[in-house]
Amino acid sequence: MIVEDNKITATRAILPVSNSKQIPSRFGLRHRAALGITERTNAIAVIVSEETGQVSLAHEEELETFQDENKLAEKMKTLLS
Ligand SMILES: Nc1ncnc2c1ncn2[C@@H]1O[C@H](COP(=O)(O)OP(=O)(O)OP(=O)(O)O)[C@@H](O)[C@H]1O
Repeated sequence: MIVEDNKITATRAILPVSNSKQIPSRFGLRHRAALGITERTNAIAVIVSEETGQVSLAHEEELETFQDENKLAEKMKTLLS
């Protein structure tokens, strides 16, 4: 889902997949697609793993996993401000 200015502008989007060799092999295409869009645009991407339920945040070329939703919200606010 793509959100722009607090509005959902697309769902089921196919994102460009990152070719980065830095991504740990445990992460598959969902995470690579999230990183890919952040490499090409100023978007941040929130990824919820279907397999583990883990929530991660991709921004620029980084992927960070959060256990605490408040910390995730704080980080998103900082990145979007
Ligand atoms: N280019 C893409 N753009 C958007 N979503 C994609 C893309 N490629 C794959 N996906 C999504 O990722 C799913 C496959 O996830 P995969 O298991 O390979 O990734 P993962 O990073 O290991 O995530 P999970 O932890 O949820 O398994 C696809 O069913 C699809 O929903």
